[in-house]
Amino acid sequence: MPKARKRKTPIVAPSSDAATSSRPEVTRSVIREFHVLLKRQTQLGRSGTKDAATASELDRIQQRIQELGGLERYQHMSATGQKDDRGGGSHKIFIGWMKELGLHKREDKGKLKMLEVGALLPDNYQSCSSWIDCRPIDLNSRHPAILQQDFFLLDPLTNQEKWSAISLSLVLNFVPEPKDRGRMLRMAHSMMVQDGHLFIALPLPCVTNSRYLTIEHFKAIMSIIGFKQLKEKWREGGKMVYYLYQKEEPSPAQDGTLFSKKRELRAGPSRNNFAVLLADA
Ligand SMILES: C[S@@+](CC[C@H](N)C(=O)[O-])C[C@H]1O[C@@H](n2cnc3c(N)ncnc32)[C@H](O)[C@@H]1O
Repeated sequence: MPKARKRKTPIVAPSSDAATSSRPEVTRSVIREFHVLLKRQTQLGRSGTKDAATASELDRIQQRIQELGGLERYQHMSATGQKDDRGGGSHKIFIGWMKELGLHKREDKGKLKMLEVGALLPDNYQSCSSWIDCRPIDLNSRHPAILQQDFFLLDPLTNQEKWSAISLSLVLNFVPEPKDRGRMLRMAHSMMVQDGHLFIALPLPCVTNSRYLTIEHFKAIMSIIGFKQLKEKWREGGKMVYYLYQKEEPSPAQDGTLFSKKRELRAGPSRNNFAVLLADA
């Protein structure tokens, strides 16, 4: 007899309030529950198991996603509920940093080609259209000007060294598997021009309260991939962390297993499990 799986306790109780409230704490709970559901859905899909128990768990997950309002509702909550220190307006930080670097004054080089991954709105960079040529994409486009496109399915050849800037704002934490997060960062690296800029926004606890990731460890991962950290913005007790990286040559890992397998870097009961892993070289 296969052992019965212990069901995870839902992060929020299934109530209509969860799907409709715009209170920040409810928004955060629902977004967290979406992450748990999508991660489990990916794990089950990848396992290739087709037995009745798996099928029924997948059905339950799908049903719960629908109860919460579907992926569209999740995106809407992200777009409307996450402001200022909760993400959402993070493009303003990226714009400010690019201006500090003088990227808005590169007359000789033409407009800066930017790929905005996970775009909820089509016009985040509209105010900079004189110097940024932005291509917004999303898994689930909410506007005709946003290309419905999975980043992982972008053609590696036609995108190789194509983009001067890539934005991954609250996207890495949306990707369910740690190895896929590492793969996303490596893909971004190969798609960027030499010296190109990568912007990353993450919920702060991903790096300050994870069992498997610290600020230093993330910096080391980025350096192995070939990204030099230029800027970092977060504050004690804040909700978000923002990073700006520049593409450079990858630095060789001293010990690849330090980055390809989960290792506990912080102990304690109230940690989260956010991790970024690199595939074995
Ligand atoms: C939390 S929202 C972030 C939205 C916005 N960038 C922000 O900072 O508020 C994450 C978005 O990333 C998108 N996304 C996740 N994985 C993706 C992928 N592989 N390709 C394209 N979009 C992706 C999701 O569809 C979702 O709309």
